[in-house]
Amino acid sequence: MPAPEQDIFQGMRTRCDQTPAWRALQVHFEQAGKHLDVRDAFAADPSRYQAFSQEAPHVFADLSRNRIDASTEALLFDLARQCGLEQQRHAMWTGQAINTTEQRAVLHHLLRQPAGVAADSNAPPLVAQAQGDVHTTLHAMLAYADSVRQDARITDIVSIGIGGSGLGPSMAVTALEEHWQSGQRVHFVSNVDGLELGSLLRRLRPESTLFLIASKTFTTAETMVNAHAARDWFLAHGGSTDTQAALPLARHFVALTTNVDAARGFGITTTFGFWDWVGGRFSLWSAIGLPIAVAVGSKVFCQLLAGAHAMDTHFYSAPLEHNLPVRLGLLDVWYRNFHSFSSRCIAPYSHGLRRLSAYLQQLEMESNGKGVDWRGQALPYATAPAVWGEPGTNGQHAFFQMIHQGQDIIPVEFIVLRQGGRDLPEQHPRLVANALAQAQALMLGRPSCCGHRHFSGNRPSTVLVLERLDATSLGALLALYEHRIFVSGALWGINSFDQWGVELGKQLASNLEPRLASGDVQGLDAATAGLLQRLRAGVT
Ligand SMILES: O=P(O)(O)OC[C@H]1O[C@H](O)[C@H](O)[C@@H](O)[C@@H]1O
Repeated sequence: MPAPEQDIFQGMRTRCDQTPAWRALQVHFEQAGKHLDVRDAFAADPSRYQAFSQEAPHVFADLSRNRIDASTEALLFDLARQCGLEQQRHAMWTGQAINTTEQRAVLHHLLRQPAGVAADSNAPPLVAQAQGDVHTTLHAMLAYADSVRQDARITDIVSIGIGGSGLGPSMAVTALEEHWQSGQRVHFVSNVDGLELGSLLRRLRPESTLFLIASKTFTTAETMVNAHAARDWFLAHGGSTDTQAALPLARHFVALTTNVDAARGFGITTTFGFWDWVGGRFSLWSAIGLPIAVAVGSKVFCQLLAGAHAMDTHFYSAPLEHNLPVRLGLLDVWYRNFHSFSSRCIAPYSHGLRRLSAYLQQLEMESNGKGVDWRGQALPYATAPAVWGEPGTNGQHAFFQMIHQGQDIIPVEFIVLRQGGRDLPEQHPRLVANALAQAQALMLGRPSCCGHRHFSGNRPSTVLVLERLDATSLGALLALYEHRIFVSGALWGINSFDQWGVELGKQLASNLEPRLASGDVQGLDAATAGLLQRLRAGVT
């Protein structure tokens, strides 16, 4: 941790609970905010829909069904300014080491910045260097992706990676299915459960398979176990570590990593690198996105980057009052810290976005699920909500019962496409009607009925509209979420870019694995010892 005198946020960052706006919001909540009924607000203000709509590049948002009014938002903008949101955003943009616990800059927006943009005059030299490196690597990676797509010998691409090295690429490849044209199959393997890789390998042939080992650190246990299992399988089925052999490992294994030496030690000679200023959960735009580029081709991958860049520009330049990531991030703070809503449901009315919730869970909960501020001081308020969801309409037939009539208020985020996909387009209006109906039912309710048929209404939701599910819109949507999370994290005064909370479990797992073989329970707590003895039967 940096010593206080090295605090790079000195004078630029104030924790939300130490601002006058926070106290004003507490008063506003008690006097008005907690009583706000969205139905009454619509009745009182015919222009509410327009006032709480926001256009952003490739994404339109309707915020009007949320429990906010103009005075709530005005106080939230005050809060953002008093917390130093604009200064913190500038610090990120110009490459200051805002990830203070790891002493790293946070520059994933550079991954989608077009070539030729001059670095900010205040930026450290790292930024200009990074801009050049990004484009060199991007060109190499895209050329390689297109060559794989044209290689008729390769039928299957297996990307092995977990967390940020798996969730983003698999979500994006799923979303962009309409762009798969090469006829090749792209598979993702994350889990150390041998069922995932084992069942896949049974269907593959080594001579027609390309393995992409995706790991920022190239040390993550699950990925390394799976990578070694894939390597063993390859070598046992005619592959060789000899680069001159008929089936060389070096041609069938590629690494996507910042740790080139470790990849070389594994026997990999083709590596696409990235940098420590790209956090794992923000890395799908980097070499970690190679499986996306292989699946959809370089042109479509560049559209994904362009969509994200458009949202970056909006986030960085639009006034706070008209800035969609800012308005959403502030709403998140309002709901979490004043209304005490503890979760948010993501409901994409799009089969293509069926992996979005899983991706957003890491993005938001790993970024903002923190209990201390940037100086390591315990926080007296809640941070990230639980983020969860399923595509509509499936969720309606599962958990929407609770969202309509349960005791907890769960804000819902509907994501709706104006144009459907190419398959069975006549079904699209039914999908859209369902999304609109759910948002309408949540707000209006059916208060006149009693008992089991009573719906209280005034249940909040946001509707995000994309023109269609293409790479540009997807890129913009994902960048919107990245920046919105930055906004709430900036106000909460946390480091949204580290993840110390995942370390303890990793350490304990490596201590327990040999004990499963030896049966040694010495020093273990009684519950772990008991379970270890019970579970050993399955592994010995
Ligand atoms: O890319 P890797 O180094 O293999 O890391 C994969 C993942 O594992 C870690 O435990 C972190 O919690 C994630 O943020 C990261 O994305």
